[in-house]
Amino acid sequence: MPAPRTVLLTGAAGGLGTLMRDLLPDYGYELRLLDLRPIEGAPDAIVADLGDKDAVREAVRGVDAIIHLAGISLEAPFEKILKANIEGTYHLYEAAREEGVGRIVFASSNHAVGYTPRPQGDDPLIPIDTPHRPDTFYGLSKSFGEDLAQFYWDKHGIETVSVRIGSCFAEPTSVRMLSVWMSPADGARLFHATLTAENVGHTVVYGSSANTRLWWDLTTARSLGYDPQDDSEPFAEKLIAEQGELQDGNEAHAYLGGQFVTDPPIWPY
Ligand SMILES: NC(=O)c1ccc[n+]([C@@H]2O[C@H](COP(=O)([O-])OP(=O)(O)OC[C@H]3O[C@@H](n4cnc5c(N)ncnc54)[C@H](O)[C@@H]3O)[C@@H](O)[C@H]2O)c1
Ligand SMILES: O=C(O)[C@H]1O[C@@H](O)[C@H](O)[C@@H](O)[C@@H]1O
Repeated sequence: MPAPRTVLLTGAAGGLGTLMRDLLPDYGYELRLLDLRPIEGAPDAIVADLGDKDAVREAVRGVDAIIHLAGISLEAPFEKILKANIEGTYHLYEAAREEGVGRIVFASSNHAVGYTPRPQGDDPLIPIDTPHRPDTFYGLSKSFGEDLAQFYWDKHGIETVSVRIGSCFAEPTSVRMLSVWMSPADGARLFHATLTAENVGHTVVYGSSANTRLWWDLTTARSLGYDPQDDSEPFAEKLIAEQGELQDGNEAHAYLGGQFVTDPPIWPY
């Protein structure tokens, strides 16, 4: 596959989309933007709902690859998740099949495996082939998305890298995030690797920086050429002083998914 140049970025108005709109052009990509919401300063951005099959098909026409970030990114009633994340992702893959787009990067989430107990002490890192253990309907939709990606590879030869993103924000803001944080610069490095690696078929990777307190195995991500440069450790002392260490016996501290297991943040609309 020749290196992609034109990339459709869905969910471009969101937090991660905004970070990647800034960082990915430096890797030489020309981004076509799509979101439900208009984007200030980007009059050419496509304003469309993933539920609109025709609009999605038109949006993918002519691009070399897709980074699929759009959807509900928190917990919500099943019916809403079904429309935005499950049907929406299906529409995107169908559009890619119809328009001959050969590579998709799917923003999966740690919440697809959120009920996995966090490693402690000398426990091994969580492997990439750990079973799906979604912690929410949201996480369930990410498990579905990974299976959809596998199906479109096996059935239709569309390649996907599913990235189980930890927490990609400017800085980690919780003790849990010290283990799962991905700096925006490492996020861009990882997306670049997922777009340019050869013969990925359907590959699942974790998405985080090279954190000292890492919970999962980045070997597969590294095998695609990802070379993370950041570590959350410089933030550790302050966050632990403010919030304390993760506690045994506290359910919200027991699993990879953290608070999503006990008291998930709810999608606002
Ligand atoms: N930010 C993270 O740390 C993180 C971690 C794990 C996974 N993810 C995944 O990465 C993606 C981006 O995350 P984010 O933090 O930027 O979320 P976000 O909520 O800030 O952005 C999501 C964007 O998708 C758009 N959207 C929602 N429903 C849509 C629809 N039906 N049609 C078109 N657009 C729609 C929203 O308008 C929003 O701009 C999400 O899929 C999320 O699940 C993010
Ligand atoms: O686990 C996390 O920290 C993150 O997981 C992602 O899936 C969610 O979209 C994001 O809102 C969370 O902050």
